[in-house]
Amino acid sequence: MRRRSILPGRRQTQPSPSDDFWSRSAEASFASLRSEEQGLSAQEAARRLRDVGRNIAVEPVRRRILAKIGKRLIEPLIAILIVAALISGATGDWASFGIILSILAISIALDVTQEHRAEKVAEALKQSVAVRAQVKRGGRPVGVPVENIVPGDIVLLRAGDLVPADGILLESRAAHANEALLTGEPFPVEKRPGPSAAATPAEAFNALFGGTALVSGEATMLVVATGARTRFGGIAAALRSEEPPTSFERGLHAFGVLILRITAFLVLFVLLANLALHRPVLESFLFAVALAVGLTPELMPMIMTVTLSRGAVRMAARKVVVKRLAAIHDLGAMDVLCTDKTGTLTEASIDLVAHPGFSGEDSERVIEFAAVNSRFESGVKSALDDAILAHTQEKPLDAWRKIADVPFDFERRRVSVLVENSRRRLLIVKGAPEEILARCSRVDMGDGVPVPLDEEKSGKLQALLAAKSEEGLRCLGIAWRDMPEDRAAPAAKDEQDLVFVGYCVFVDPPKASAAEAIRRLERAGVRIAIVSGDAAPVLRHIVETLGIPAKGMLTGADIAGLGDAALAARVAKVDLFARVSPDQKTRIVRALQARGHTVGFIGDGINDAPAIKAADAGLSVDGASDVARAAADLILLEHDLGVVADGVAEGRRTYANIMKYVRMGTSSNFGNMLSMAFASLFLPFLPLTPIQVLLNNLLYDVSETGIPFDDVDETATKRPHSWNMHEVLRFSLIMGPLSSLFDIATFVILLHVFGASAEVFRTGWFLESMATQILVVFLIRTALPAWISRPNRALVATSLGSLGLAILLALSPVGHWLGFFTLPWPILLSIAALIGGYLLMAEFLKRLALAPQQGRSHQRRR
Ligand SMILES: Nc1ncnc2c1ncn2[C@@H]1O[C@H](COP(=O)(O)OP(=O)(O)OP(=O)(O)O)[C@@H](O)[C@H]1O
Ligand SMILES: [Mg+2]
Repeated sequence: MRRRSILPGRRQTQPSPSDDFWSRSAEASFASLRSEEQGLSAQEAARRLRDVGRNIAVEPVRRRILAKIGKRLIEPLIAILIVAALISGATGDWASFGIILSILAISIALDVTQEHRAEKVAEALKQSVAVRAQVKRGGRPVGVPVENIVPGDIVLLRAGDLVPADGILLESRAAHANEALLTGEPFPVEKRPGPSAAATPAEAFNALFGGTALVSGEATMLVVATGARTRFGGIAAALRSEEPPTSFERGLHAFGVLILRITAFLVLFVLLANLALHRPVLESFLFAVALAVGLTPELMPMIMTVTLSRGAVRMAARKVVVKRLAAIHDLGAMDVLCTDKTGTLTEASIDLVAHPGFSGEDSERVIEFAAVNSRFESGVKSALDDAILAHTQEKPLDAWRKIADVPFDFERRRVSVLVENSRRRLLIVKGAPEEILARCSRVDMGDGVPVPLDEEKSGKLQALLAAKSEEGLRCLGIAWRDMPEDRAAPAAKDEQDLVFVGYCVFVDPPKASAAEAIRRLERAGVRIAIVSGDAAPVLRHIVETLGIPAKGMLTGADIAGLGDAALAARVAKVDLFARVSPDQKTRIVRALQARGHTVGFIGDGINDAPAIKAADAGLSVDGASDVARAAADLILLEHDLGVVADGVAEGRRTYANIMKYVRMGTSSNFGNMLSMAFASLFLPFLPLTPIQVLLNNLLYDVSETGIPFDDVDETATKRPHSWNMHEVLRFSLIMGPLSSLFDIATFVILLHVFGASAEVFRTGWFLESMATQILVVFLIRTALPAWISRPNRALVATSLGSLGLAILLALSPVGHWLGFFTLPWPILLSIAALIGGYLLMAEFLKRLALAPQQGRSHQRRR
């Protein structure tokens, strides 16, 4: 269970979160909230929204931009640099101070605007799949975004909806809520109106809390508190996109920390050494700090956001909307995808094809009882109910009156209605056929007179069921029992000693496109597991029809008998899971994760939500229940596995682009800064002035802004990726020294061949350093020969643009301001030769550095 602290600072028009609002009567609540049965008027709702704020606990992106700039300014390195520059200004060098400040301003602006833009794009996409709620405004139900709900609103909720705020129940039709978020209790609790004397929210049967979910029945709720004033951070808590960091994020972070440590050590060493050599104190200090700025991977968070949001835009174009940016990695890294059946593998156009009674012939009694059940059950009507109702006339149903029902839930897998006609009061039960049969002791042969269900009759009914299921037809069992005239409130325990009447048989044609999509996913290294609440034979039939090579089969009953460790051992060899409950779906996901897999789960029902949440990449579809969509990290705009396959490719592309940054950072950039640090020890002067170091860093950063747009080789997206520190280290240990080697060569040539002065040396070094670190991107962006894999135009533009600017700044008259000097031709040509030599070597060595490692690292992430 997650809790969040309550944010302070909202105007006090709402009760404090500790208020026991459920102890008041509905009238008292209406009065104190100045609302009425008709709901608020649209104007009043708008006014309250302005007063109270949005029904969400987090601030919109817009407000965060200043905070971001502030945060950058107080970063220790930047702060030290500014102070150091100020001191150097105070000692007379105000020009340096101005230039340093400008460079910092430009780089912070670049960073913040890029990140901000990226976040805005990502947020807009997320908004497009935001949850909406039915609210009564001016007496009429209207759909509004949940964040516009205000205290005093009346919200209409159905099974599958997320409770958008805290409130009291005005009406309930067998409403049951899942309050696991609040109580940790996984089973639905009943909700009914009426003041309650409960001491804690968990016991308040008449209250609904934001962030929980209605799992069956219907309810009308008067909103008492919204946004940060709700008990549990409300909707924000349920929709919260933060998740524990993925293995990739943690790996990247660990890598960043490693670089930071090296940097700290290096910078300290350089500073002390320079001081020991009696160099000017202030300049040495500035140089050391500028080096640190150049070395630290401070841009990594921004790069992640920008690349991921770029990925999110591309995915949206391919009908996948990303709610949690980091899930893009998870999708690319996913190596097992668990999928439900209806709608994903089938067309979800369910049709009733038969309604056999005991004889096997269609029976009017069966369809009538089934229809009475479907019509009067208070939960959301499932597609099965729709199919039944589509086959019935209204007339016979009019003879029945509903008294009560025991709504459907996925643990029981059945639903009962208590009804009566002019002659008798019946409990009519409909549900998974095995479960219904198991609860029957008698059978109705068609005349309404029950006879004992002996072994022979039971065997005949089982055989009928098996025959239908093996044809891939879904079945529901229908049964009934007489109830005493005075029984008005049936319960699940009444569902026994039933009279079996017959089956409803449905067809749901397999989706032709699913087979191809599954093959595509399997070619991409993603294993498919089918996890369904439906029966085993139906599942087996569908995989046979689609030609999916699925092995093994575990049913809910099997799983119930397995401990977590045993289940983890079994999931490796099984692709089909039938008749599983929502809780078992989650256990399957966890078992796969325990085996080291990165698991995706796609589903659309309330029963899929916990597993979607537990999966690394939780997928749902537009049009699924709110609860499923809220639990998901990614929403498919089209219910199709082909869309998932596209998403996987995009996820891997995004990962590949982020890895380009990592490689860039570890090859020339890091290498150059390193060589520079050591060079400073052997030179009679600093290899670059602090300003030049900062300028170098800024231009390098600009050159990299094209990477998120870059194209990725097909070979790089073939297999699921996973962060592998060894690969990164190997790359760094090959490419870093190579870059240093050429730096040293530059150093020696400039100093000993040309006997360069400080200014000439710095100009030459600056050019070599800029060109090598920028141009190498064209080599390391691909594992193929650089001339075969074409870079994207955006990357060409940013890279060549910043290199051009570097050359211009160094060699034009402006350069004098920055401490550069015009270079004679022989030096220019030698530098060009060095750059060429470096690139040539890098192209050859990258093959060694990038050689794929065997197998995937099977390390768990949590
Ligand atoms: N409206 C209903 N009335 C009675 N029983 C139902 C109803 N809906 C579902 N069931 C029973 O519950 C079982 C599980 O439901 P369902 O098949 O929707 O599960 P699921 O896991 O979502 O399956 P899928 O993988 O096909 O999406 C069904 O096979 C059926 O036996
Ligand atoms: Mg389903």
